[in-house]
Amino acid sequence: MTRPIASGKISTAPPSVYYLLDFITSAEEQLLIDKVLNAPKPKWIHLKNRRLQNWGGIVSAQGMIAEPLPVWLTDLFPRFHESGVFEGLDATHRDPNHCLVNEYLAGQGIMPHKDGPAYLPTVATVSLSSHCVLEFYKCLETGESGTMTSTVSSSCADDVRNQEPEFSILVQPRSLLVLKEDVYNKYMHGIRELTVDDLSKGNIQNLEQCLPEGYLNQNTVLERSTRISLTFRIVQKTMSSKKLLFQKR
Ligand SMILES: O=C(O)CCC(=O)C(=O)O
Ligand SMILES: [Fe+2]
Repeated sequence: MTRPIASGKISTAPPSVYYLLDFITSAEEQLLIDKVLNAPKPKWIHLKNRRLQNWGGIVSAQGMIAEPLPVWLTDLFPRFHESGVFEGLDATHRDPNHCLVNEYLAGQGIMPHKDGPAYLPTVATVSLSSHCVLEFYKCLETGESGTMTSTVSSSCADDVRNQEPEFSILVQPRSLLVLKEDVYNKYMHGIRELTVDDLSKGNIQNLEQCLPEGYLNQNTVLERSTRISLTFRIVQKTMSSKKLLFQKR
């Protein structure tokens, strides 16, 4: 069944946020978790409040030395095509060329940040194992303000850290969250370091989309467990390793 991302629009959130429930099956989820957890040990980068894996290459200001994504990740591409996730961005890029895997233990999160100009302004995140609440803050920065993932622009992050988010999205396991255009460019997003989420807080906009059976409501408090997220993006500037060798000479 084709589900265009437009069917995942959230009526009370900015128009460039899309949320699709059950984008993958439980069996697919388990396979992806196994692949992430069985990746070679050196693939993990340990940060203070999460660990991550880069697939497709390491993104830097000079560009990314592109490596092909593994099949267990590209297997999701037909589904991205069906839903039109990366459509209309740039004729030369039809598919994502980078996937960042983040693993958060309960109580871990990510500081408010923008993903920045290294990527085309569409980010698609598949979530595994646990839910989280992604919070959005309008950022007053002007100009070319984006920062790259995990190198948070501290002035802006400091500004927003103590503010209430403008809106939040409950992100459930097996869902797809897509951020485009204005939400990509003008808002920061982050995940608070909490072990439980009280759904009455934080101005969550997609509870109706999450809860077709209505078993969760605003009084619900959800306990977090370990969450793995797969964040797919298109890095604009790429280089082959041959070109890099040539530059170094
Ligand atoms: O884990 C997530 O859903 C968000 C990750 C994120 O914002 C990032 O890696 O840039
Ligand atoms: Fe991000």
